[in-house]
Order: sequence, then C-alpha cells, then structure tokens
Amino acid sequence: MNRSKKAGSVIVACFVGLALAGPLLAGVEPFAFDGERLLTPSSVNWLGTNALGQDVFSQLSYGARTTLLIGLGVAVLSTTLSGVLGLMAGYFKRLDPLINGLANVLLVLPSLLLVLIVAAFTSGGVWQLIVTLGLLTWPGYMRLIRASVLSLREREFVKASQLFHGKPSYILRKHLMPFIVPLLRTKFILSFRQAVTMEASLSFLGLGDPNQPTWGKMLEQAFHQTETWMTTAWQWTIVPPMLALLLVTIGLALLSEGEHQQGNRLLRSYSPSSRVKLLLASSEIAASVPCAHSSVKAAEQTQRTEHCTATHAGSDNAVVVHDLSVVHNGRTILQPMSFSIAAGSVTAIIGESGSGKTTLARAVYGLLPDDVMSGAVYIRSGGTNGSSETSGTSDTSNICATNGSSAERGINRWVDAAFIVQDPRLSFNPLLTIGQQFMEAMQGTDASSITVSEKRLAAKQALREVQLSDRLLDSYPHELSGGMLGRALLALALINKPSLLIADEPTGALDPIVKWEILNLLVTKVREHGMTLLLITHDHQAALRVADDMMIIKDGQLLEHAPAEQWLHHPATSYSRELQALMPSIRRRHISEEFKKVGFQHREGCRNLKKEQRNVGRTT
Ligand SMILES: Nc1ncnc2c1ncn2[C@@H]1O[C@H](COP(=O)(O)OP(=O)(O)OP(=O)(O)O)[C@@H](O)[C@H]1O
Repeated sequence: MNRSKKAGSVIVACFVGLALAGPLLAGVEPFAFDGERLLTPSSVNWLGTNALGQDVFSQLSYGARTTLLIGLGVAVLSTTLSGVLGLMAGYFKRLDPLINGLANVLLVLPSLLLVLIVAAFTSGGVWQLIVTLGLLTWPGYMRLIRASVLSLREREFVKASQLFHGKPSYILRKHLMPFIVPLLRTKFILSFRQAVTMEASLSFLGLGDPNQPTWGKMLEQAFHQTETWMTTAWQWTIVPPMLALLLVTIGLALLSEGEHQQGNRLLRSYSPSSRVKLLLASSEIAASVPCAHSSVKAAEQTQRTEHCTATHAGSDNAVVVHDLSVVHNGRTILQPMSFSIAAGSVTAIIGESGSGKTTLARAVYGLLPDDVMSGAVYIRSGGTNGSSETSGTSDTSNICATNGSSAERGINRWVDAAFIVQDPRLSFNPLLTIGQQFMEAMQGTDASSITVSEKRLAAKQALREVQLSDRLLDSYPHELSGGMLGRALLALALINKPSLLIADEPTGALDPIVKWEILNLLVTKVREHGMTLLLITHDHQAALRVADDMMIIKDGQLLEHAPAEQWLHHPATSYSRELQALMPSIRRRHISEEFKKVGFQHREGCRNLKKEQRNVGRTT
C-alpha cells in the first residue's frame, strides 16, 4: 500500500469509527434538547450545544453515519451498474447500442437539476437520494469499462476460451473482470466522494432528509442562527462539521490518488531507465570496468582477460556495462556483472532457459525500471538519419559530440540502440500502418531537416534492403506473414543505423528456412553497417556460426565472455563444456572450419572499417 492510500485509509477509518462508536459515546439523541443553548464544549457536551440546545458531538457522529451510508450506498449501486453494464456492452454486441444509447441520454441530462427535483419531491429521503445518485452516475465509467472490454475481447486468450466453448459468464468473470477491477476500485471511491459532497450540498440547501442528522444540515442550522456569528459559537457549531466534510473528502481523494499511483506502477516500470546512458569518453569508462566477471576463478580466465584487455585498450566499445545487477522483489535475477562489447562485433548470449538472458538484454536497453536495476550501462550513440553512411562513420563524430552537456542525455531508442523481440507482432502497433511506424521511429533522430517524403524514401529503401516490397509501407501488420514481419522489424531496427542492435531470439517463432534467412540477413546487415549486435539465442550452432564473441549466462551469472573460436576450443567452465557436448560433433568440426574463413573475412572487414573511420575523421 502506498503512502497516499495509507493516509486516506487512516482518515476514512477514523470516520467509520466515529460513525460506529460516536452515537454510543455521546449518549444523547441528536435532536434531543438536552442542555442549554450554545453551551461551550465541556466534559458533558464534548463539542458543546447548538442554538437549539442539541448536543453537537451527537449530531456529528450520527451525521457521520448518514453521510457514510449515503456514500456507501451510492458507490455500491453506481459501481455495480458501471461494471455490469460496461462488461455487457463491451462483450455482447447486441446489447451495446441499447446500453450505450441509455448512457448517452443520461450523460446529456442535467444531473444536478434532476437530483434537486427528486430531492424536492421525496423530501430528501436517504434511500431516494442513494437510488437517484446511483442511477445517474454510472455512465462515465461504464464507457471506460466498455472500451477496455472491446479491446480485451479481441485478445488471444479470450478467443481461445471462446473456442473451447467457455460460457460468456465464465469468460466475463475469469478473463475480463480482473482487468477492470482497478477501474472499479477507482470508480467506487469517486462515487463515494461525489455522494458525500452532493448530500452535504442538498442538506445545506434545505433539501436533505429532515429526519436524519447530517453534516450539511448542521451547517445549514448554524449558518441561519445569527448568534453563531455574534459569539464564539461558530468554533463548535461550524468548524466540526466543516472539518469532518473536508477530512472525509481529502481521505477519499487520497485513496483515489493511491489507487491511481498503484495503477500506474506497471506503466512506470516501462519508463526508460536512467541508468542507461550514452557512452562518452569511452576509454575512461572502459578502463574502470573489469572485463571478466568477478566470481569466475582467475585461473580459468587468463585467455579471456587478454581478449578483454585488447577490447578495452582499443576503447572501441559500443557497450560498456558496469556492475549491472537486477533484483526483482528481493530475488536476484542478474548477479553483478561488468563487461564491454567491441563496436562492430556480434556477441551471442547463450544459456539455459530462465538463466537471465532476456533480463540482461532488457537491462542493457533500459527497459527495466530503475528500482530493480543497479549499476550502469553506457551505449555508444548512433543514428545516421537514414543516410547511406555507415554508423561506424558517424560514431566517431557522435562520441566527440557527446563530450558536453548532451552527453548526459539517456539513449535514444531506435536511434542509438534498437531492440528486436522474439515475436515481431508484439513490436508493431496493429492500428498503424508499417509506414507510419517507420515515420515514428525516425522522429527520434535529428530529423527536423528531413521532409516527410524523404523519410518515406528512407523507409522504402530500408524495406528493399531486407528484400521486402516498398508497397508494404501502406499495409497493416496483420496483413504480413511472420517472416515478412520479422524482415520489416529488422528494417525498422536498421532505419536509423543505431550503433547497437539487441535481438532477443529474433527467429524463435519462425520455421527453420525463414529462420536462417532472417538470421543471415540480420548479421549481414549488421556487418554491412558496422553495427554491434547482441544476439540472444537458444541455437548454439547458429550462435557459433555468426558470433565473434560468446557470453555464457547461468543462473543470472556471467560465466564466460570470450571470442567464439576460443570458447569453442578452450571452454573455460565445465558448464560450457556441457553445452558443447550437446552439439553434434560433426557440426562442430564444420563450424570450426567455417571459423577460419569467416573469422578471417571479419577481421579484414573490421580493419577496412577502421581505416575508413580514420579517413573520415581526418577529412572532418
Ligand atoms: N518482472 C519479473 N519479475 C520477477 N521475476 C522475473 C521478471 N522477469 C523475469 N523474471 C525471472 O528472471 C529469470 C530470468 O528470466 P529471463 O526471461 O531473463 O530468462 P531467459 O534466460 O531469457 O529465459 P528464456 O530463454 O526462456 O527466454 C526467470 O526466473 C524469471 O522468472
């Protein structure tokens, strides 16, 4: 329970206590003429007496009963109507026009006028007021709930339940209701508060129930007695009911704010982490970062240290991770780890299911909330704004540009780094065309000088690069096959030429042929543009075939981070040997042969790239 909710609960609980125990403690009826007029507070009359000689404390506590009863009654009735009618309107297409039409009629009616008329005709009876307010205040939240149900109704889990002949009542109760409970809680509190203020206003206007003591009526009586203002009597006849009304509404407001904050928790958890920053003076950061994981025995990692030292010494890192750890609800998911990824390299992260690969990728990309993540991640700035230059070319200038105040900014998603998820359908908004989503991705760049038609041209080019027709720009995601969506996502990730591309099982949902096509395309494009790839995969053979470096994760611990060939021939941990034992030996030999070829080509490519970078650096 958050602080607002706690404070609100305490205040409301105090008034519930007053409503329950107050009348017993007062010992007198609220309308009994018990003492002299306008008696000051004393041990007999705790809050003195009013101008009619009635006990103020007794009226205040009986008033709390009436107020809370009306609040509760209206909240229950209005919330039930909102929930039930919202569910029915959203789920049953035939009932929707009827319920929605009724809601529209009620929304345009002047509800305050209706309440006044009903109160005037029914002498302000408590139950009449509850029914009137309950019947008039459901449409707003009903429409919110209906909208949620309309969208939830199209989700796979609801469709699956319908296919298994789940009864509507079961689907509504089990699958849809849990989603709208937070809305109902907020609605309950808001209706309660609205009813309390409405009742007080009606009583103050003399339209409340004359047989029930209420805070509004106490105020009305006090305001109409001139002695109240001529003497100090206002201190006990006006302040207590006024304060009670104020506190109850503040308590309810705090409760609703607490609900709101709680509801936003999920949303907040997806706000970009401030621990992921742009890599600035990379050499300084790199020098302070131990390359190997501290928990790995020193003897086991001599060779790796050489590799890492070489990586740091070049200060040519695309990613530097410093003391990164992730703890979810007290459970350590990632143990502290520090490493760096060389710019332009492909690093495969492998490990068994649940070892923390996705968590690591999400932490590096800044998708985890700050409160579960500690340490820091630095990512080299990227983005060529769709130009045909390689990101390697832009990197040099970007690193220089970040040596100032702009270096403090967090990374720009899709521009400095991009994330490809296992199911491309989850990355695309189903309601926007592919083209619109490309435009959105390009907004993060320094695109003020680029016109819409130029952006569209860049998007078309990106689609062609992944062998997709540029006509797909006007298609919606559901019109594309899984393989096409995979390619489109790759094109989207490449559009700004980010310096880092994180791919979490990018081919997991595809058939073996398309899988290889996409993986090849991914690695080819990454190499072509001099980008850095962090590839999470369960396919160890594929990882060995395409990766320069391997990262082995087990139980949230970075066991090994070594060049792929070295890892293959000299695994440093028994876990790596176990993983390798699962790979067919014939394929291993084949991969080993391939390494010689691919490794040579890659080294050549890197050398050429660095030469190009130096040349561009000189000319600029
Ligand atoms: N939001 C979360 N709250 C609590 N625990 C989580 C959360 N996200 C992940 N975990 C836990 O962290 C551990 C690692 O999960 P993660 O998804 O990173 O594994 P993985 O190696 O990517 O697995 P897979 O290969 O199956 O995708 C799991 O035990 C998971 O239950």
